[in-house]
Amino acid sequence: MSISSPDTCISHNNNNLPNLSNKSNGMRGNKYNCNNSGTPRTRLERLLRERELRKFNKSLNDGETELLNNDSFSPDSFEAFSWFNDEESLETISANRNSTDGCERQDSRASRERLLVVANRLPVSAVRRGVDSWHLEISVGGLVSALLGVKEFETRWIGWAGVNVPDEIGQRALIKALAEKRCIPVFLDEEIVHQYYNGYCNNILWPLFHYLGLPQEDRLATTRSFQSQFDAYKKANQMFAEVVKEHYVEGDVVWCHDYHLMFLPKCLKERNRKMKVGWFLHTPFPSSEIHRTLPSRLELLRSVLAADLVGFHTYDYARHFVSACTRILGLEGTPEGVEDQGRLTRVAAFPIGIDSDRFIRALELPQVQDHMKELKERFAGRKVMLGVDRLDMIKGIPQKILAFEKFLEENPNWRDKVVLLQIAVPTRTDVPEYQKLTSQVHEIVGRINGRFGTLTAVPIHHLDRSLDFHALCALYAVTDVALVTSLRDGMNLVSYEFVACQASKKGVLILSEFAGAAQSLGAGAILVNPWNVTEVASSIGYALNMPADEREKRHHHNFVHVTTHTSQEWAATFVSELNDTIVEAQLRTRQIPPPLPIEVAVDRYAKSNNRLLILGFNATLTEPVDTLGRKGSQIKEMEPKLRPDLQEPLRKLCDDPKTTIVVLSGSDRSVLDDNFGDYSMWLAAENGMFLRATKGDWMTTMPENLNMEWVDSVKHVFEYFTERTPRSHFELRETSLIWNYKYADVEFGRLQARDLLQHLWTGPISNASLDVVQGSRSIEVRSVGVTKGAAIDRILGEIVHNKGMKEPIDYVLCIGHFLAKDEDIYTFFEPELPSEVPAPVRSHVTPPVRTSVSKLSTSRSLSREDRLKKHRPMPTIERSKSYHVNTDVFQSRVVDRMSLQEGSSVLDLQGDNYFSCSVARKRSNARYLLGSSDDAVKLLTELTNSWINGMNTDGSTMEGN
Ligand SMILES: O=P(O)(O)OC[C@H]1O[C@H](O[C@H]2O[C@H](CO)[C@@H](O)[C@H](O)[C@H]2O)[C@H](O)[C@@H](O)[C@@H]1O
Ligand SMILES: O=c1ccn([C@@H]2O[C@H](COP(=O)(O)OP(=O)(O)O)[C@@H](O)[C@H]2O)c(=O)[nH]1
Repeated sequence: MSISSPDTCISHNNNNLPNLSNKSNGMRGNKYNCNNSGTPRTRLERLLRERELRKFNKSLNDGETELLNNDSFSPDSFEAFSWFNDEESLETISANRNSTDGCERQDSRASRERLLVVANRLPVSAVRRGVDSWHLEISVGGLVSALLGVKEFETRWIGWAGVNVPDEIGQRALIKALAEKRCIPVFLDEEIVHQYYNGYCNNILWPLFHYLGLPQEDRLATTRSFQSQFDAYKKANQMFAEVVKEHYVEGDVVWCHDYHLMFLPKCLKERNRKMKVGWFLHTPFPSSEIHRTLPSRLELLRSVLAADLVGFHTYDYARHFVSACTRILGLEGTPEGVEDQGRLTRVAAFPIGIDSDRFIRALELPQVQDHMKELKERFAGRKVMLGVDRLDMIKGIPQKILAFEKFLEENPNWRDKVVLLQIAVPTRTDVPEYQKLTSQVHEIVGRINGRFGTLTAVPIHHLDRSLDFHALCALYAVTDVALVTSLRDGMNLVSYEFVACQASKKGVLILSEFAGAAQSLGAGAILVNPWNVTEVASSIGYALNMPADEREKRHHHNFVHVTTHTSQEWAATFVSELNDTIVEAQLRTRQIPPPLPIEVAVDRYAKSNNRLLILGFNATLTEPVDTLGRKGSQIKEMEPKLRPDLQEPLRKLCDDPKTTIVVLSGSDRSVLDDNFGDYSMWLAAENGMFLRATKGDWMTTMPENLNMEWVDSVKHVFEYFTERTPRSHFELRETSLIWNYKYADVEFGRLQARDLLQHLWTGPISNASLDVVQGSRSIEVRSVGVTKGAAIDRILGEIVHNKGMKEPIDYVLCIGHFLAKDEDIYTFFEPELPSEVPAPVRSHVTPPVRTSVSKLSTSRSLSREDRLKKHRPMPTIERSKSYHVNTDVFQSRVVDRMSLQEGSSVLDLQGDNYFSCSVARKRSNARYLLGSSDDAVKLLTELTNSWINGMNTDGSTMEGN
């Protein structure tokens, strides 16, 4: 048994690898990751090599970067930002270089790759101090902290400065102030911010992506309707795209961030297809069942898919995204990502990290040491528990406090020995849900402090404010137990920062299993379900009482992770994979046939005298099928039907005496009869095993000894899988069986198909002489050797004889959405090249040049003996209709098909008069591609028009063929 897969192997052209920096030259072909030739061939080889080069360059650059960081330090402009103190400056994340965006200075890092980071929020928020004067404050949030750690690239940051600037003077002054920090503002007015940021982003997407569901649509308030908010969202994304366009320099990597900018990849690619675009989501991506509740679910997914690379914090989120694309968009999910018409969007997990060195170094600073001393004195004799969160419902702050209350309730001996410090940074304060949360938390804290507090001490210190970097580091360092109880959290960097600051104390981390960080710090932390208040309360007890050696082991595990999986590594890996994705895409594109030059095909058609059109049926002459199967209950109605808009052109074309049309399909005879019975053409059913001129009877060419004993066993297997796979069905044809799961749940269908194949491969029929042909959503079993390419030989012989052809066929157009196995029909008409001549390289610019075919090679046709086989009765699998079958005629005519009566050749495809064309299958051996059956309609209509116009001018008559 042979199994053929629809996938085509991709060959790699090593000349197209990205240029590596000079430093890399000495490292080609090293022992770690290259093949013998020293040039990486596979994606993994390339990525491993890139990683090695990064490490190598980093070691060379480290000394230099230190110097540059100090050199670029500009404390004056950031005196108010504790995060940008003597060693922390935005300058350190971006190189200085003259460029189009007004960022001046040049240094030795100018050759670094330019990275445009596009995020809703800039790392600084602007506060207006006068008509043309601005004060910049560092923005709070994990996205900003992580990206501030990215130093490897020459970075520009494009985003919203968190403020409405309606006047030009203010805008100009802000642009200037931000340019010093390598930041470029996007100006959003109040109304847009309200609808886009407060509305669509934070009231709809944010809760939905964190499994909190969609809010009720308020019909009375237009500002709270999905549609108006989504419109504003799209508009805001367009505005970001405009700014990117303005600052983009060819070769830049554009990295879009987060749920605010899901529409951006599409906007960017529409403006410039060549732009390298990555998109990273900082929140969870929910199960497809959650995403499908979103009214704009399709548009958002499609827009994100326009990116070259899509990244998530965890494999789970990536899996959910791929699953949403397969289930909601009906696209193909592969281990690499999501495939749509041969174009791949790579999807992968890139867990973010922090700049751990920055925290470790900060602990040595005198001001941090002072802070730590103060805190230790303040809380002497008490264990310190810490929570640091934006005041957001996803952070589970009420749940955390209630668990702490339960702990105090159950452990009276701890009441005066432990304190919970909760830093709750105000965030998104214009959104009503956040306002409600603030009051709720205040109320709970007040109640608990009232219950367990004394005149001198309270158990909970709750701060509605942010801390500066040094205060935060000091707090992390003196903490005994950190408590992270997010109900859902993309990653949660607070947990990483805590670990980085605990080298000496080795405190315990209690971490929600619903934070992305649980996947990386799970082994060292105590994982909890934040909804289970009892579990969290007992974990607090366990953590406070944990023996030193266990704390040490747990801490060590986490510390190693946090210090190796840094934000620098995260960004470098993402950008490196993005670059590689582009290389991979170029290699793929080279495999895709160029679009059919319809004008040329029509022109050649008009100029030839004896034309042959071979047309596939399904997905070529039929309407595209709704692959999602939402109309699955009407499967019967979805049996293939000729497109209504093709009926007229096809009928006219059939009347052209110089044209022979053959519909060659896998479908059975009844389907072709129903659709084409009253056209004047040839029908070849079941991949050419049956043939009929519509004026005559069906003939068969099935070999006499065709073994069909396997049919019952395969039918039995197909029945079994059909019963167990809702909305799948199978078709019993006379020479093959097809199990089709295109209307079934995609993932389940694929799993079932895998099982089915496994069974066919290894089960009782594994030794039968069968071909198992995999379609994208089907499995077909046929006798060995049954293909369209094998059949065309006999079909052609019969037609030539039947029509008494005197002139050779001088034009062939063969179009279809054929399975890989049947693509041998395309090669059938190709001239045979001398073996020493390399295969022609596919080009997108010039149509392929072909030699004229003077004679069909016998090597591609059946042997004389085969063709002379005696006729035999039709095998019966199951006959729903009885046909008159004249096998004798079909078989014997094949003999003469090699030459015309006068002895000249059947085919004379002078010049490029052969057009093989795949419809909507980009991985194809055809010479050309038509995007969809719509294009097939266009082509056939133009051929018809060309004939009718030609006929009118030369006055020829219309005769049937
Ligand atoms: O910009 P804001 O609306 O004030 O919100 C702050 C940020 O919150 C979210 O952060 C997420 O990113 C972190 C880093 O990847 C991750 O650890 C955390 O779990 C996420 O919640 C949001 O995604 C950012 O865009 C905001 O800037
Ligand atoms: O007073 C504070 C409290 C927190 N953070 C920072 O805010 C970020 C929070 O990131 P996380 O990933 O934990 O959650 P997010 O707020 O992004 O959802 C961390 O880097 C904190 O250091 C801060 O800058 N000041």
